[in-house]
Order: sequence, then C-alpha cells, then structure tokens
Amino acid sequence: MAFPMDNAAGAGEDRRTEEGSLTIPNIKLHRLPHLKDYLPDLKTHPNPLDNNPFFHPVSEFYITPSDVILRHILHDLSDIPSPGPHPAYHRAGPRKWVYFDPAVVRAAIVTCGGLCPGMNTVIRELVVGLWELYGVREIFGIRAGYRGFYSGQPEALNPKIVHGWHKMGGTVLETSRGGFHLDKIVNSIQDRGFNQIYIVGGDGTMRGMVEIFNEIKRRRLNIAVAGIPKTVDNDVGIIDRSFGFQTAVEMAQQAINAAHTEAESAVNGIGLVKLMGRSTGHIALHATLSSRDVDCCLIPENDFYLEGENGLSISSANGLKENGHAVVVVAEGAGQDIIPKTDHGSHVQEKDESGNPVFSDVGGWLKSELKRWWDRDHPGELFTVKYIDPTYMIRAVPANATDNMYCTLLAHSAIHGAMGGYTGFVCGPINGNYGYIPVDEVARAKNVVNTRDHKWAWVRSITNQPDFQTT
Ligand SMILES: Nc1ncnc2c1ncn2[C@@H]1O[C@H](COP(=O)(O)OP(=O)(O)O)[C@@H](O)[C@H]1O
Ligand SMILES: O=P(O)(O)OC[C@H]1O[C@](O)(COP(=O)(O)O)[C@@H](O)[C@@H]1O
Ligand SMILES: [Mg+2]
Repeated sequence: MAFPMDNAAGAGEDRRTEEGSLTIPNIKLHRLPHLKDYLPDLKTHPNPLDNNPFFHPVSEFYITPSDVILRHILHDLSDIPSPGPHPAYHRAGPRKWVYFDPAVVRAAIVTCGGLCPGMNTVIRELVVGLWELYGVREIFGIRAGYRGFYSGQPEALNPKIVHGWHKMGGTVLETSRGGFHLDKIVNSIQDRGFNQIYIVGGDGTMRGMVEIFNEIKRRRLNIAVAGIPKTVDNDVGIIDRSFGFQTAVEMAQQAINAAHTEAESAVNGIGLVKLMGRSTGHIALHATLSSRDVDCCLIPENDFYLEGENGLSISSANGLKENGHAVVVVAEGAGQDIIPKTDHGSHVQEKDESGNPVFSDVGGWLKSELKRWWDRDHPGELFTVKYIDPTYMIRAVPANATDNMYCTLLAHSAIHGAMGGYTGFVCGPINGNYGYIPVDEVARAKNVVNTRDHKWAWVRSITNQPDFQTT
C-alpha cells in the first residue's frame, strides 16, 4: 500500500485488461501541508485512541498516508487511455502516530461569515471530540469571527458547556464579517499559546485561512490550522455539499408551500419566493426540484429577462393561463444586472464588511415589475403577487438530523487531521468519503450550478420555464 506523500503520477499508462476492467495507475495525490515540512524534528506520540475504552483499534482502524480518495469516480471505459493524472486526496481519519501531546494542546475554535445550520454542532463536536477522543483539556472559543482573536477574551469550553448546543441555530460563539488583520490575528494566536486552530467558515474565511496558514508557516510555528467549510449557499467547491445546506432547502419548502397556497387562493395569483444564494442558485434549484409546485426558478448562473416571447412575464402568463396561479422562486443574486440601480444612471456597487456585494432586492423589484406588466397587458383584470422573503429563516435554524451527523464527522475529521500534524487543510466529503484538501485549493474552488447538465434540464422540464437564451 506504499504511496508517495508528494505529488506523484504513476509511471504506467492507463490500460484495459483482457477482462475489460480499467486500471488507473496515473494518480496525482494532492500534497497536504504537514508541520514537519518546516519543523522536521517534531516528536510523534502513540495515538491516545489506542487506550480509549470505547475504541479497539484493529490494523485497518488507522488511516495511513497511502489511503486516498479519487476526486472523480466516473470514468468512461471506452476512453483508452483514460486521461490522467487523476486527482486524489488524503483520506480523513485517525493516524497511528500523532504530532501533539494532548496535555499540551491549546485549541481555539472560531466561526466566521454568515450563519448556517449546524455551526453550533460543529463547535460542540470539536470540543467533545478533542476532550473525549484525545484527552485535550484546553479548548477555547474565539468570539465573533476573526476579529475576536485580537479584540476579545477567548472563552474556555468543555463538554458540559457545549452539551446542548447542537439543538440551537446560529453560533453561540457569534460570528462577523470583516475585521481580518493578519498580523494582529497571528500575533494573538502566538501570544495566547494556541497550537491548534479550527476555523469554521465559507469561501471568504478560507481565503483568510490561507493567509493565516502561510504566516504561521513563515514564522515556523508549531500550530496546526484546520478548516471546516461552512456555507449555506453550497458555493464551496470540491466537497460534495456543505453542512446545513439540506436543512436550508427543507426550510425553504415552507416558504414555497405558503407561496403556492397564497397564489392558488387568489384570482391570477403569483407566489414569489426569494431564497439565499449570493452567486450560486443551489438552494433555489434544490428547493424547486423537491417542491414541484414551482413554475419558474431564477438563479444567478442563468440570466433572465422579463419581456418578449421567452421572458418571465410570458412564462408566468402561461402558468396563470393553465393553472390560474404561478409560483416563482428567485435566488437573491439573480437578475442583478437588469435591476435599475439608481435614478441617475451611475452606481457604485455596495459591499459588506468582508467585501461581498450587497444586492438590490430582486424579489421586491420582480413583484413591482410583474404587477406593472399585468396592469399594462390585462387592464382591469384581478391579479396579485404575494412576495415571501424567508431569507434568514432558512439559515437561522438548528441542523436537521442528517446535517447534525455530517457536522460531527467534519469535526472529528478536523481533529484527527490536526492531531496527525496536518495543517493548512480543509476537511469534507468527496464522493461520499471524508478527505483532507489543501486550503488554498478550497479557497480557489467554486461550486456553481452547471446550467448545461441534467439537473438544470430537470428543473426546466418540471417548471416548463424558458431557457432565456433567445429574446
Ligand atoms: N480575501 C480575503 N483575505 C482575507 N480574509 C478574508 C478574505 N475574504 C474574506 N475574508 C474574511 O473572512 C471572514 C468571512 O468572510 P465572508 O465573506 O464574510 O464569509 P464566508 O467566509 O462565509 O464567505 C471575514 O472576517 C472576512 O474579513
Ligand atoms: O446579511 P448577511 O448576514 O451579511 O448575509 C447575507 C449573505 O449570507 C449568505 O447566507 C451566506 O454567505 P456566506 O456563506 O458568504 O457567509 C448569503 O446567501 C447571503 O447573501
Ligand atoms: Mg461567502
């Protein structure tokens, strides 16, 4: 099972055996940063799980550097030789030898960016996992995001304190945007003697984590930095999906159901629901597919327009004609280019404290545009648009059972990785298996809706909406 730790492409060519099976030796293992890269004299210790009464480590229990996950598991057998190299990542899980003596671990946990169902579960499971699995006793919560490293007092955490946190939405540690001052953050980490940093956050947070990791490496500090990807929008790439996403989609159903009922109960009624999704439409898409009451789903990845043969108004009119009502779901980042910005023509894009664009309310604008269109084309006829904006309701809830389990596995993966001396990594499921991904890759990777694949075609087939490609 020997497998080189660094980027390695197998020498053999991909080939099909006589039985017709495909061997894929051409694997490129994404190199994971490790503390011993710059601290070669670090000592190892037997994993405390060896003596944990709840575990009976058998030989396969521990994950070795040769255990990998292939990023792409779909291959075309007729494609010979199969193009390579095939990217692979280290599997997450406990290592036989760890690089920290649990007695000297001082762990810090921080949550950054917008809320997402399950943040409290991740914190809880980091605390309980460090405590119970490895016997770590010094665990601290950093208050209110990155700024909390230098502007507040860390809060000591233990399993008793975090006991019921998984039942609560939000983050008890609080979160914030902005406030990223690299030197202040790393100085404070150093001054307070933290040696394991667990960072829970989205794409912006991961970009910040890259800088923190690089600075810690530059200073040659014995500090492991682990990331846990958080994004209700599901916009982080490489991983299968982000925690809390399924909970948010489930919550969105309530808004769509209400919009449907309102629309159905009116004469020429349109139910309009705005869902989160700054630059990706995953929530809108999944909520649409699971609801089946939606007649049009608008997402940032697919431009749309109102008027003309294939415009939204005609599509809505068709829904009204056929069913007497229509339901439109719009992701908050959709249509930003066609919403008039100011009365004076010029416009400076508003930004939040992290530099993310602050959008115009596409739902409010659509509501007035649909009304204007109806009054113009159907004067005197009854019409109503009921606009529901459940924005924060779908993310400010506790995680559902599936997401709660998922959060636990993420937290445990992060702990095992940090204890094993890995650093600058993010953990997450890749094709159903938990792996470690270098944080700079995650910070670069995006997950947008592919409007050319089957899923988007499926949306169009159940909504019967236009593709908005022709006017
Ligand atoms: N390019 C960046 N470099 C350093 N820090 C960043 C960067 N982008 C965002 N951050 C910081 O990461 C934190 C969270 O970012 P934000 O975009 O608000 O949320 P999210 O991580 O959920 O996407 C904020 O404190 C922000 O200042
Ligand atoms: O009002 P806030 O808290 O800044 O959050 C709004 C944004 O947060 C999100 O829910 C998630 O954003 P992040 O993942 O970047 O934190 C977006 O969908 C939304 O645009
Ligand atoms: Mg973000």
